[in-house]
Amino acid sequence: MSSLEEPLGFDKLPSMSTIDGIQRFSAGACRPRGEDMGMGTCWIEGRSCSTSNSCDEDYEEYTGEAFPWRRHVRDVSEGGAFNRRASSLSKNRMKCGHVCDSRYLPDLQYRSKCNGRGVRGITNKPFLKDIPKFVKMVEVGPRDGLQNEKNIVPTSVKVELIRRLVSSGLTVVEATSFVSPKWVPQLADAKDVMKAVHNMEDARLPVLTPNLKGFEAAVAAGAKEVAVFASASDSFSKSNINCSIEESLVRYRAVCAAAKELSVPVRGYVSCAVGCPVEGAIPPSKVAYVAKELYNMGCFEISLADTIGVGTPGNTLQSTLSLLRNKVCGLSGAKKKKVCGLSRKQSLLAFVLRFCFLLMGISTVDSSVAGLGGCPYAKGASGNVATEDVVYMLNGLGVKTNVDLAKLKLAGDFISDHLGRQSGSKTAIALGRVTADASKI
Ligand SMILES: CC(C)(COP(=O)([O-])OP(=O)([O-])OC[C@H]1O[C@@H](n2cnc3c(N)ncnc32)[C@H](O)[C@@H]1OP(=O)([O-])[O-])[C@@H](O)C(=O)NCCC(=O)NCCSC(=O)C[C@@](C)(O)CC(=O)[O-]
Repeated sequence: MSSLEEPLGFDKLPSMSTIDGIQRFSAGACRPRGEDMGMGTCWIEGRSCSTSNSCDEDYEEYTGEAFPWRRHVRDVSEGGAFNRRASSLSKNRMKCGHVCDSRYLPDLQYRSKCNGRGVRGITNKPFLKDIPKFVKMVEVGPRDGLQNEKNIVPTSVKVELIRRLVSSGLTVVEATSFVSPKWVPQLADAKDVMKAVHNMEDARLPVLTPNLKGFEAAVAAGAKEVAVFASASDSFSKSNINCSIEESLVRYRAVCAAAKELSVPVRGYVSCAVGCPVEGAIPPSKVAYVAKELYNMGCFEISLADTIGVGTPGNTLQSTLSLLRNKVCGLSGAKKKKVCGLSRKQSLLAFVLRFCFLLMGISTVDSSVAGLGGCPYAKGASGNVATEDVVYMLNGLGVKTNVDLAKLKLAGDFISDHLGRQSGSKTAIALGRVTADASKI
């Protein structure tokens, strides 16, 4: 049995109560209108929720949200038990007091004045009362979803996909990558894609940048947010970006420094956060090390990527808890790629994982429309959890995403039709067979 196959029971996990100094992270990029927009001092004022499945929250009721460059911990006095516990442990408590733009709400445990329309009251049950009331979805379809496609997708199709995803209510849509076209030919049109979408309102459109060259090209093309992607496995780092983990961190420090100069927020990925196709199981301490480095260099949010889809609730929680134990404050987990396509078992496991994250209060989820995806440099990375499936699950729990499932499904159908294959979303397939209004199921 390989190290990846060894079962890890919950008994082996450290209990939350034994973890000292948990600081609930507040990784969002809320900036104030009219204030200094330099890194570290700015907040964004919000807008009211206006998507078609809009809720009636009064955004003025949201409690604080930290800006990446100033690690304030929001005042969570109105939050659930987890928040209260975290709040008592946190060092830099500060009330935000600003109205936050929902596009910048990554991990929001907020006091909502939802009228409960469409919410089944499920989250009031004792077991579930601490799960977030709102989850920020990070859509990676146009980038991660398409990067592995062999046939070049026309720029106009990519742009239309992004437009449809944004109009479904998704407020963070990873648009493309400014990487070497020799390494990822599918995204060689990054500049053209960005030029077409960079002024799209209502959404943040981050792009991947592996080095300063990519960062400069991204900014020149109009990108307002970027992401750097390190790995917890040296082998994967070498095959993906042709350098060791340490070398990649040097590059990313340079990217973060340049981004700071221009007030461009940087998101950080940790690939192989559970396992690597070459190295097998990755020690959680290594994941925490890389995450902390990314956080310390200025990444406002850390996404733990289970690149090849070997996460179980046990090993994934162990990695996550290791971050908390190591006081990595920015943590946005929950990306789960499936190892072997779309089998029901894998789908179920992905949901269990997401559910565990929710229970920990983690409320940013990466996913890919129609389940598109795969990394050209990770053998076995054969797809992502479909955004439609995650939204459907969250709807069922009464957790808001502000995403219109029907419009999202149409976006998934659009790209699946173009690629000439069935959607990888079980929900989309099932909803395609019912005649009822999908958003009301
Ligand atoms: C990092 C490099 C560039 C190093 O690639 P390299 O070959 O080591 O780079 P180099 O510095 O030796 O330069 C070689 C050539 O690339 C050019 N170059 C150098 N940088 C750039 C750039 N930014 N944009 C465009 N061109 C670039 C550079 O100018 C030069 O051009 P030449 O002189 O030969 O004509 C390469 O390995 C690369 O592009 N890798 C990207 C691989 C990739 O995109 N993988 C998929 C995304 S990661 C992922 O999916 C995982 C994630 C994020 O989803 C999380 C998860 O699920 O795990």
